[in-house]
Amino acid sequence: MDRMIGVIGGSGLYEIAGLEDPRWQRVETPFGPPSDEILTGRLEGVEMAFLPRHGRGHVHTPTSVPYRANIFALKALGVTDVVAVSAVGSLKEAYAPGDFLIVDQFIDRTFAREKSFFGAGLVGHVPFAHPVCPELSALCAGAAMLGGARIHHGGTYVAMEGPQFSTLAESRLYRSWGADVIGMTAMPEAKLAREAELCYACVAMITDYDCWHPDHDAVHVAQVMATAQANAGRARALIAALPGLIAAEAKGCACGRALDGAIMTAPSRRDPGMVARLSPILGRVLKG
Ligand SMILES: CSC[C@H]1O[C@H](OP(=O)(O)O)[C@H](O)[C@@H]1O
Ligand SMILES: Nc1ncnc2[nH]cnc12
Repeated sequence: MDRMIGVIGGSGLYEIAGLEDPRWQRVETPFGPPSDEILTGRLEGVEMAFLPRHGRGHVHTPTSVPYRANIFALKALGVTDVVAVSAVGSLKEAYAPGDFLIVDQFIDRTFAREKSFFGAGLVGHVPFAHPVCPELSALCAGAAMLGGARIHHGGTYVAMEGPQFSTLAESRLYRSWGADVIGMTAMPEAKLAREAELCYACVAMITDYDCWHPDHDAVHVAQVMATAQANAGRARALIAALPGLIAAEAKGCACGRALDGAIMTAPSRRDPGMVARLSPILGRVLKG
């Protein structure tokens, strides 16, 4: 199966260069437009799609990002593998600003977002114990190393609603839970990617020590953006290294079968409108 890499760029990463046949494409979805047009093209013979999560010029808050439209649009374009790049605060001394962390778990503290493609009329439950694709995450770690980043393998990302940063009490609470990094956007993105049977990996670019660290000032946007911009070159190098690594890999993960047995609603009771709307992403299991 041919793979297509979709990169979701976070704060500080609003475009990528070097694609062959680059084209910003407008994509419509049943959930409205994605955060922005999507840049498509090829890199070393591998089809690529790039979507700036907050839109070019950073117009979406973490709450207003149209997560369902974004994942729907990437799937509709043929994306098989989503690499999400996110700026995060560190909750551990050892994870310093400038480091990259390949996330493997999440704690979802968001509360004001649509988190599922399912709903009344079409109910489904996908497995999410292991929320990222282990193979794509390993490829990202390899690509990050080639890109010259200092990386950490595996860690828990707390997703907060924002847009305000955490209080000191919250930051301490998340540390007491053993969480590693904090951000505002990986949820519900990773949940929706799983429902759409996409491989998903989260590359967290550490930009600050949030507000718990006694020797560092509390996080501020200027600090996040300065570190994100200083790291953008490494993020771009990671993206550039992905096609070469992915082309050599056969897929062995279960992400593409996440919907097997997941749909609860009897065929006769399914809302035909929802079935029609969702068939571009759920079609594999809705047929027949
Ligand atoms: C610019 S500071 C807070 C902002 O940065 C992160 O965005 P992203 O995950 O898209 O890189 C964080 O989640 C907040 O949205
Ligand atoms: N400290 C922090 N908290 C939440 N989101 C962030 N993104 C970057 N740094 C962050």
